[in-house]
Amino acid sequence: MDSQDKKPVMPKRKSYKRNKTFFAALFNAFNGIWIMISRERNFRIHIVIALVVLWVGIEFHLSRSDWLWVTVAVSFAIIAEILNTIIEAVVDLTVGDRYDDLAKLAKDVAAAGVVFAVFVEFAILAIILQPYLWHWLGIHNLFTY
Ligand SMILES: Nc1ncnc2c1ncn2[C@@H]1O[C@H](COP(=O)(O)OP(=O)(O)OP(=O)(O)O)[C@@H](O)[C@H]1O
Repeated sequence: MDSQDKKPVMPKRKSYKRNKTFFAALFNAFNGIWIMISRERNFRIHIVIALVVLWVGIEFHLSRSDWLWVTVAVSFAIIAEILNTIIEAVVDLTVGDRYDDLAKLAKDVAAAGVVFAVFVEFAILAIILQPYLWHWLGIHNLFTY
């Protein structure tokens, strides 16, 4: 047996280069968005909700300040989903397949954050959109603009 045979067989590891330019960092950030779209079903649901809200907002001719609230509401849920994915990845990186109470806590609390964010999103959307909805339906609304 020569010395070559004694070397442990290591799996070939991928390497990465640090971002050297602003555009390299931006490219990787867009790659992050693509990862969310291609891998995370729940993220795609948030994007569909955002597109529906965009369409409804255009149809209802929302005022500028209402667009602001709608944008905050939708972004809030999307950012919560991104943070949830980051936490899941970090937990999996740390514990792998092993059961761990803290891993469960981190993942469940991160998921609770998303549920809370979606609740806030829908509450804001309901508050902002309801007068437009009554107007669109031709119903005299109980609330004012
Ligand atoms: N290492 C672990 N130890 C203990 N419990 C875990 C562990 N990993 C996951 N869990 C539990 O299993 C659930 C599902 O975990 P999983 O990693 O599949 O999340 P997920 O379903 O991908 O989340 P999401 O639907 O937000 O993408 C978690 O919410 C958590 O309660």
